[in-house]
Amino acid sequence: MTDNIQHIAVLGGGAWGTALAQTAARAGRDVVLWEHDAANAAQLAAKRESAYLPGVTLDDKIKVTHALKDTTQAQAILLVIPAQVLRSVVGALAPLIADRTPLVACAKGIEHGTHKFMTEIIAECAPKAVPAILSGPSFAADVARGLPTAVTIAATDADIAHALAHAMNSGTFRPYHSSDVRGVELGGATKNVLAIAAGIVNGRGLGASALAAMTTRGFAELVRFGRACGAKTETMMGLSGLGDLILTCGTPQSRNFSFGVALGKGETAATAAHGKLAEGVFTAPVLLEMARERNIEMPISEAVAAVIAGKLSVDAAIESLLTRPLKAEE
Ligand SMILES: NC(=O)C1=CN([C@@H]2O[C@H](COP(=O)(O)OP(=O)(O)OC[C@H]3O[C@@H](n4cnc5c(N)ncnc54)[C@H](OP(=O)(O)O)[C@@H]3O)[C@@H](O)[C@H]2O)C=CC1
Ligand SMILES: O=C(CO)COP(=O)(O)O
Repeated sequence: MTDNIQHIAVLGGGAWGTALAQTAARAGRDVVLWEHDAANAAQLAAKRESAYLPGVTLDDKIKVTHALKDTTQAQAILLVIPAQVLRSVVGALAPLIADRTPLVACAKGIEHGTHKFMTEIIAECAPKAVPAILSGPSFAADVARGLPTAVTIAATDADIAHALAHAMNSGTFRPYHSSDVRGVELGGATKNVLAIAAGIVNGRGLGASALAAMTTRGFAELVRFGRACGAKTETMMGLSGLGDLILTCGTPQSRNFSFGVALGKGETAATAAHGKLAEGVFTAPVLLEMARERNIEMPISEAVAAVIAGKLSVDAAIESLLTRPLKAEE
């Protein structure tokens, strides 16, 4: 079934869902795009434009729907909704899909309370499906406009990862394939927290040298955490780890970076997202809990979580990082 994936469903009519639907259509696939909110689905169908991605007109071939049952015949289903709602959507989808349907998580996060990664939630809620993950340095606006982008698609079954990469390849959108599922999903989730830290450095006006130090030491945290969770080092050095970290630690186009900039300029966590989804805000406390459970030092992520929780001011967080005991670089 997965040798030739022609029919793709995308769940989520936000910025990334719209961009991935456009990409799949550009790759020549039959695409159905599901949006859970009835009014937003109706507006998406009528205007052919997502409120989250203004200026991008949906390809005529994309069918927009509000009915989950319209998506269940697809040969692969992309889950492009916030990490914290993935469980509810997969739970509703599970009884409706054929066995062995690839369910591809495109969210970057870790679930609160359970500490589960996206593919673990899929495996739990849809045990007959094949969990997969798509992640890497890719802003929705760039991808939707057909600017060159490379991502990684991972599934435990290498043939399925390969088939998914082939199905989504549109010339300008180049998916690499991998079987290191944990490495790919962990990189995407963790970098969001580090992008907030980078934004704080920028917003506080600490300079380019400090930004480079923060990004590099952030990467060291990502690798430490990844190794403890079974991720391969080469995956973390790849698109979904280092690649995405470089992208989102360097530009206000990233919502996580922008959130950090606003914190650095003195806004509180309650307003700094400016109504946009910054997944790192949700991931930071979970990451901290998981690091503590595993006895891993993640001082930057810890500082971000403390600032978001209102337990530490930005200046106190920076001071706490600078005054840590000197140690060997590792
Ligand atoms: N934007 C980007 O450049 C990239 C984003 N990602 C990741 O993709 C994920 C989605 O991000 P993005 O599309 O940008 O976010 P947006 O905020 O643009 O869109 C989120 C979408 O999820 C929908 N949604 C919200 N709650 C629910 C729910 N309970 N059930 C079903 N659908 C729901 C929203 O619907 P509505 O608003 O109508 O309620 C909306 O369609 C995130 O994890 C993000 O990290 C990954 C790579 C790039
Ligand atoms: O993950 C992304 C790009 O790879 C999008 O980043 P933001 O969610 O920070 O906008």
